[in-house]
Amino acid sequence: MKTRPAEWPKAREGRSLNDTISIAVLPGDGIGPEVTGPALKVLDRAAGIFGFRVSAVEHPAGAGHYRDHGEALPQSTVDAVGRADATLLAAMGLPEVRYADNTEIVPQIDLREIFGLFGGVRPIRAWLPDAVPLKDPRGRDIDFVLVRESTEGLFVGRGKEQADGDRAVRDIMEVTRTTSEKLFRFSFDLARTRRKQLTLVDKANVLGSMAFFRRIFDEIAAEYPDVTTERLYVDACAMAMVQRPWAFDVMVTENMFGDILSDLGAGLIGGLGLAPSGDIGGDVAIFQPSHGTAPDIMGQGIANPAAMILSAALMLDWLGRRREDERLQRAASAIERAVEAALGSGAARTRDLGGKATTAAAADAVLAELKG
Ligand SMILES: NC(=O)c1ccc[n+]([C@@H]2O[C@H](COP(=O)([O-])OP(=O)(O)OC[C@H]3O[C@@H](n4cnc5c(N)ncnc54)[C@H](O)[C@@H]3O)[C@@H](O)[C@H]2O)c1
Ligand SMILES: CC(C)[C@H](C(=O)O)[C@@H](O)C(=O)O
Repeated sequence: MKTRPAEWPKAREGRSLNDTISIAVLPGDGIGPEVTGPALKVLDRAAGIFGFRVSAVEHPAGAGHYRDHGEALPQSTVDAVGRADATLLAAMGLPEVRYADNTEIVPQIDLREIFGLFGGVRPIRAWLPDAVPLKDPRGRDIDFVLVRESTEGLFVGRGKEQADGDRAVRDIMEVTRTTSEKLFRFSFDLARTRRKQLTLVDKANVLGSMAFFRRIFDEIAAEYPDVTTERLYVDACAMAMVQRPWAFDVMVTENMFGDILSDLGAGLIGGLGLAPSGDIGGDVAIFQPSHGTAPDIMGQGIANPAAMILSAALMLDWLGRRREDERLQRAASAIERAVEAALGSGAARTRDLGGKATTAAAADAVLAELKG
């Protein structure tokens, strides 16, 4: 049985092979830049060990850039993301920087929409078993991947709200056949590389868009008779995630449900500091921790860099599969093992995990464990 946090279905088309991977780096706001440095150091070291090179170029975007320059996502950054082999993004947004309608600056959502990054892959795995808050010992075996549709659903109405004067505001929910078919095939393919179980999470008992979502899921399920399927309503799923999280393999859901449930998942394994993610489209993918800019701890040097480092590992794994380059996949596995070992020894336990390690010390501990 595969125990890796995520296995990507093989790309149908890959970019050209060479020894250098070009990545666009978007450090963003708050603790974003604080966890970016460690992740780049680990990437660089892994590249040295496994015989490839990383060319990383930083680009601006985020709430700070909006506050200082009047734009959240410069076109030059969008172009760089489009050109790069992959993008590593830390976190964006600052609660005090807002648009006139009081919403926040969220260029990460713009990027998902611009590049059609429909597959939000959020692996939830007990990297540090002691950090699992459940008393049931099976919590130590938690290892599932939540696939969050990331371009439509309840987020589609962003900026298109219908206001009825000052009495009400209506948001829109949209589920399209094209995106849902891609999303489900992606999720079934992912399940096939793991334990062959896929859970659909929806609200098909109440919302027409969700009933449509389920109908498309059922159609695609017929193409994958070897994958066991389960259908859960989102409320029941929230309970099941606490009662039997070890039983999940891959789950797939709508954008907003995935946003919420992936944080629940992170809570199950010790917090957002241990939760990496990848937003996958056709040819473009952006990897970023599931956490935000953590304004409550920014500037103190105590942020947990593990989620960002593990996101870099997911990026290498994705690139390795696309390019059919085992060096990148081996580097990804080595980074994951190093994070696990550094957490296990206590040397990478930052404050969120009950330890005392600083961001720099945690990163050094991971580097010390990184081996070929
Ligand atoms: N993907 C993203 O860029 C992203 C995700 C979530 C939130 N945000 C933005 O971040 C800002 C803060 O949002 P929030 O407070 O709801 O969520 P958050 O994830 O920033 O923080 C939630 C809690 O988790 C802790 N935490 C998060 N990451 C951590 C890490 N690496 N190490 C240690 N502790 C960590 C924080 O200290 C905080 O207590 C907002 O502007 C929000 O819009 C951005
Ligand atoms: C900050 C916000 C825009 C973002 C999202 O909703 O995607 C975050 O919650 C996440 O989970 O990545």
